Amino acid sequence: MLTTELYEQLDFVENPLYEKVITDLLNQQYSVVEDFFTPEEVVQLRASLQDKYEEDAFKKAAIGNRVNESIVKSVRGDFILWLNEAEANAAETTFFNRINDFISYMNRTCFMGILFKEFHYALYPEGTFYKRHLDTFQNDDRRKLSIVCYLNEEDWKPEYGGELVIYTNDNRVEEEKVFYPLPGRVVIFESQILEHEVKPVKQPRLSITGWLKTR
Ligand SMILES: O=C(O)CCC(=O)C(=O)O
Ligand SMILES: [Fe+2]
Repeated sequence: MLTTELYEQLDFVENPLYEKVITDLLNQQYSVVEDFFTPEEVVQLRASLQDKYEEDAFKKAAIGNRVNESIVKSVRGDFILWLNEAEANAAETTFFNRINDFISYMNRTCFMGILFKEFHYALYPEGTFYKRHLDTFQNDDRRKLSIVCYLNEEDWKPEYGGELVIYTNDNRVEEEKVFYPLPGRVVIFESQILEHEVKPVKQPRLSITGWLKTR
């Protein structure tokens, strides 16, 4: 087959984890991966987030982009800090290496046309949440895939709350898919299609959230 020969010429190596993501995205518009980052990588990224939070670098998250900077506490209560790849520390470099590998795989196999990316740390203090929303409401229709990477401790319990709820639509029947923010878990979904929310948390909730963008 022609495509097989082309892949061989390009030294293409099939990645089972990324293939699962592609299959899931095609079938259900989202994918949940438990081992996108190793436990050691999660520990390093959590430490990096916590260092920067203690340095007070985080800002209250705003709804919308620079055109619309209103802070609406009734919609979301998290604190965020954008990652800068050019100034990445060791943990963040490992993070971006994995993400860049994933992007080039998606572009090669699915012709996704991902050209840009943006990622921020997020910390939800006790009592905060993020109401149901679509990520492309934020004046950014270039967002194609949303990626959420959880950095909590191993022992996150259901009573801590903070579930991600994804609202799917099968033959006009809405369903709620519920995912706890367990360490190493990564949730990837179609930014333009799936509404979702973060339920109120009873413990600080740590993550990196980002978007892969076209054009
Ligand atoms: O942290 C999550 O589970 C989702 C966060 C989210 O929806 C967002 O930042 O847009
Ligand atoms: Fe979102």
